[in-house]
Amino acid sequence: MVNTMTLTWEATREFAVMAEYSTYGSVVVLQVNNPPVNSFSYHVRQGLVDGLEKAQRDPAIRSIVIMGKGRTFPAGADVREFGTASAGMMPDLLSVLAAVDTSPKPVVSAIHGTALGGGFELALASHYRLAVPSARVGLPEVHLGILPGAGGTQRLPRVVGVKTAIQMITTGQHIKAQQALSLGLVDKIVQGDLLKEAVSFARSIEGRPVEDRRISQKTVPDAEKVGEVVDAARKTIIRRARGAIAPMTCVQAIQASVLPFDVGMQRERELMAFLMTSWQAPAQQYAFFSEREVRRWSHPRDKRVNFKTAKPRVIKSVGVVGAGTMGVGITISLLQAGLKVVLLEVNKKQLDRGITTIQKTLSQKSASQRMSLLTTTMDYSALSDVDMVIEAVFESMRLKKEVFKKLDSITKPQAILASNTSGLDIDKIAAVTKRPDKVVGTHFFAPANIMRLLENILGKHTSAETIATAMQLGTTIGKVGVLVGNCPGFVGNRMLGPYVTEAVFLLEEGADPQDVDKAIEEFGFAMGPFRMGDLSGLDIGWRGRIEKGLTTEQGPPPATPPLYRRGNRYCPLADMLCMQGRLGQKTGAGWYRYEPGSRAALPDPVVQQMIREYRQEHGFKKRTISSQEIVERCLYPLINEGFHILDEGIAARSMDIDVTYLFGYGWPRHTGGPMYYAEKVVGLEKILRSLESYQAQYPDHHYLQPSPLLRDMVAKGTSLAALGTDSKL
Ligand SMILES: CCCCCCCCCCCCC[C@H](O)CC(=O)SCCNC(=O)CCNC(=O)[C@H](O)C(C)(C)COP(=O)(O)OP(=O)(O)OC[C@H]1O[C@@H](n2cnc3c(N)ncnc32)[C@H](O)[C@@H]1OP(=O)(O)O
Ligand SMILES: NC(=O)c1ccc[n+]([C@@H]2O[C@H](COP(=O)([O-])OP(=O)(O)OC[C@H]3O[C@@H](n4cnc5c(N)ncnc54)[C@H](O)[C@@H]3O)[C@@H](O)[C@H]2O)c1
Repeated sequence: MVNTMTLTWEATREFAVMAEYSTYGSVVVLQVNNPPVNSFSYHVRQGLVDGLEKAQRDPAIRSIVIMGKGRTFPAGADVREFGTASAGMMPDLLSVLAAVDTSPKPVVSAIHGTALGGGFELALASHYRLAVPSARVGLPEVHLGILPGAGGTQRLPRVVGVKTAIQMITTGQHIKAQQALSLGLVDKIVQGDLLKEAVSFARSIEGRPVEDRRISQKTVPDAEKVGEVVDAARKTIIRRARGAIAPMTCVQAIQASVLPFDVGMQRERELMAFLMTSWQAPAQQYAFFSEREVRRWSHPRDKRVNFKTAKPRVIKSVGVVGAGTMGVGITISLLQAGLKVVLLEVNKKQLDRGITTIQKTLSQKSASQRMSLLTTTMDYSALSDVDMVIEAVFESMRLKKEVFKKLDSITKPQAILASNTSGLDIDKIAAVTKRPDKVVGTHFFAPANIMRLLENILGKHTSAETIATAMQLGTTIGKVGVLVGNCPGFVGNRMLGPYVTEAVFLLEEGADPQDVDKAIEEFGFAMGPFRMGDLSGLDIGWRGRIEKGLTTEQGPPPATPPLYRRGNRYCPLADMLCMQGRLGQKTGAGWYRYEPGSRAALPDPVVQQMIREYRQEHGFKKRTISSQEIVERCLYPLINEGFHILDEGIAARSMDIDVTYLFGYGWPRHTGGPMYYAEKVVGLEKILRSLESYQAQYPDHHYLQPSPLLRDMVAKGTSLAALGTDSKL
């Protein structure tokens, strides 16, 4: 029985409060107190070492418990400290953990919340580990471009074996307490009050020798298979990493766990130093903090549009209009978050198909409970009582206006009306309603129940309350919401325009679709532009070009030069595919061909022949184009468009653009996002000079004209951080 009256507080130094020392008879409890996630900043490390030393000195103390105060056990090193003077200040995390491991008095880690990274490494250095049922543990350092550098790569395989350690560390997965128990990573799951349970447990093991509890002194169970296991893992990991160096470096460190502990630790340290000093680690850490920073949104259009002051409306029920690809995905997201949904569709077959997909997708366990939140209808009056509507009908301004007029007359006056348009003018849509302040763009990405990005578009009249509601909805359904302004294509699709256009021009000059895709995939994208086009459906872009009058279903508009539209260079190859009914995967053929039932993109001689004939007809001479040129010509114009977007105040900060691309377009995380990559990896001056050089070669590719903002920044040597509030990073 724990006697709470025996608790004593001894703040021996100013910073000791970050690792509070209290005694319960013979047990010392060290509670890390560094909100919000109890990360190991310098004062925590010092507090722990002081506490451990004090506990060793006191003969009345026979065991030690380490735990976290507030919401969690330490969630790792303080990433904001990396690269600063305090990161290097002794004691470092390694010495804290060495003091734990070698403690002659047993040390028990009592875990609640998330024991991650250095936090879990601390637990592994302890002699015993307890966890509450809801706790999770893991080594997610790989997502920050580093490795578990406080012994994680050496201790974890000594418990679970090299194979499982590789799996856990290279994916960074968090595992639940029950699984951790079955893997031998925790000794006991405790119910009830963790502090009391931990103190009782610590008392129960007092006097037992700690030597055989030290993971550092154990050997790796599958040591003899290490070569085989690493070889088998290598291929998958390299393919999955797509250019990120951390995953394979983690494997190298884990491989060293079959060596004596000190030798393995030395290897871990060297490899950690390699990663810490690489360009990828800061890029991934920037991505981590940016994902969180975009929650603190504001927009230059109006100072009331600010997360600090704008209050969201409460949304309990949502109408979704259109049960196509997007409407169904959005519905699934909303249901999974426990919101009531009224799904409306005008086509009965489509509605039935949508219901089947929703049923199949919702997890077995909760399907019936989630499905009970769904009402489906073909009658607009069923939307009369919802708090918000998300429209996802075909991408046609005429149709969207018609739908919004109807919604305005049917829904309650305070309901928010959102459009999932990919790039149409939100102000024009809002103008047909009597509530333009309640009209907003909520641009989801396909598949909408999987993709994390929600690009929220602020129209000219959208109120701060409406935008706050859209941002809040994003959080409720687990999305990363980014606030942007209204312009054709918004941020994401607008930047994609020059990228895709330039990719097609590369075909004219000699590349095949697979050459372009390969170069872009080697850069780190999951898919190059042509495979992506086939997946999304080539008709989406084609319909858009038809709507803009750039082409027709029969070919170029009458009296139009074949390779120009409105004075700009134009390549009709994509239109030609669509005219042949090659709309991508869904028709079995697009830029590639697909075997029935397969998604594997196979180079298609028919397309190669079509491109050859096209080159001949228009006098293009085929040349070999390097991967470097492909990457520069596709990505630099995309980045350039990002500078225009910043210049026009469409995005408030460069990080909003980066997060859009990381979460919506598969931009490789280890490069930080397009704007970060431009500034910190390539350098703005080099981007500018390359654009100038390509522009001189292709004067009629108008988007190669460098943005005035980019020119100005290079001339003045200013940084992207100085443009917005990125300075916190
Ligand atoms: C020159 C080279 C020499 C090299 C020599 C080598 C020597 C080695 C010595 C160093 C050893 C260190 C080794 C260690 O292995 C490294 C690490 O531990 S890295 C950190 C690992 N941990 C993580 O990655 C966890 C990251 N956090 C999360 O996943 C989540 O935050 C959470 C803990 C699951 C909580 O999620 P939520 O509840 O959703 O909360 P938020 O995510 O919104 O976070 C709240 C708030 O906290 C901030 N934060 C979270 N984690 C950290 C962190 N580790 N450090 C700093 N700050 C953190 C987060 O940013 C939020 O704040 P906000 O951004 O909103 O202000
Ligand atoms: N598919 C994507 O990858 C993607 C990604 C982001 C945004 N978007 C946007 O989302 C919207 C929907 O795209 P989608 O791919 O889901 O289209 P889709 O063709 O799959 O579905 C559209 C649905 O709307 C229905 N519909 C048409 N008129 C209607 C009306 N008056 N009332 C109710 N329903 C009606 C159609 O029957 C169809 O089922 C478009 O604006 C599109 O630009 C699409």
